[in-house]
Amino acid sequence: MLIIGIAGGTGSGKTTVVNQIIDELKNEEVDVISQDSYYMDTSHLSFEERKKINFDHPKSIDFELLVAHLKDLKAGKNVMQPVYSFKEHNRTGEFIEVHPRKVVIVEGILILAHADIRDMFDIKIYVHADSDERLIRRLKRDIADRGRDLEEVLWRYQTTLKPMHNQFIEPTKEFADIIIPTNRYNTVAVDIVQTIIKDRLF
Ligand SMILES: Nc1ncnc2c1ncn2[C@@H]1O[C@H](COP(=O)(O)OP(=O)(O)O)[C@@H](O)[C@H]1O
Ligand SMILES: Nc1ccn([C@@H]2O[C@H](COP(=O)(O)O)[C@@H](O)[C@H]2O)c(=O)n1
Repeated sequence: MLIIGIAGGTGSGKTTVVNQIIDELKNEEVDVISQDSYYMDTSHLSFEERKKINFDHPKSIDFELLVAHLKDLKAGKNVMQPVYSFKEHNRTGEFIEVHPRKVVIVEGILILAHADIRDMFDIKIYVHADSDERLIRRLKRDIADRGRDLEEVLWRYQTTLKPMHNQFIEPTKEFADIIIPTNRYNTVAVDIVQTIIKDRLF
């Protein structure tokens, strides 16, 4: 099994890069695991309390469960991945069964910030876009897809997202084997990663 970690700030284009990379792989060859599925269960809090959570701090992620799931997949076992709702700021109570595959891609803002997870990756990638570009993308996406408005996105950006990015996310660039610039669509970098995967696998 080849495990690839793809980190980078919110809106940098991690999900887009993952989709481009797996485009030429067959479904049965690849698992994509998003760190977003491992936000802590916050069912004990009211919706108003959940809205105030700092979702860009490493403490908001259930890394213990993510490590356990990666170890299980590596050992050939299926795992039950929680489903997360950005609209509810909580897990939905549903699960998706994930089966071990030849390639496992783990993507998320903080996945290179956790030493145990970092050590499990065969290839570490950091996706980089400038902060103004990321904010514009985040605004558009969160309003269109995640039930947010302009005020919410800007409030979160100023209070938690930007300081946490500078403290916990951007510094993990130094752990990356490959840095992909994504201010524009970067097909050359995606081709290179696809070639590395095919080289290692087939
Ligand atoms: N290179 C790019 N150029 C322009 N827009 C992009 C690019 N990469 C991603 N986007 C757009 O930006 C938004 C956020 O991208 P996404 O891949 O979801 O980022 P992330 O997973 O890092 O938060 C999406 O609407 C996506 O279509
Ligand atoms: N309830 C939540 C949980 C997380 N976020 C934000 O999601 C971002 C990470 O996801 P990406 O797909 O953009 O990498 C992170 O910056 C959190 O602020 C949220 O808004 N609400």
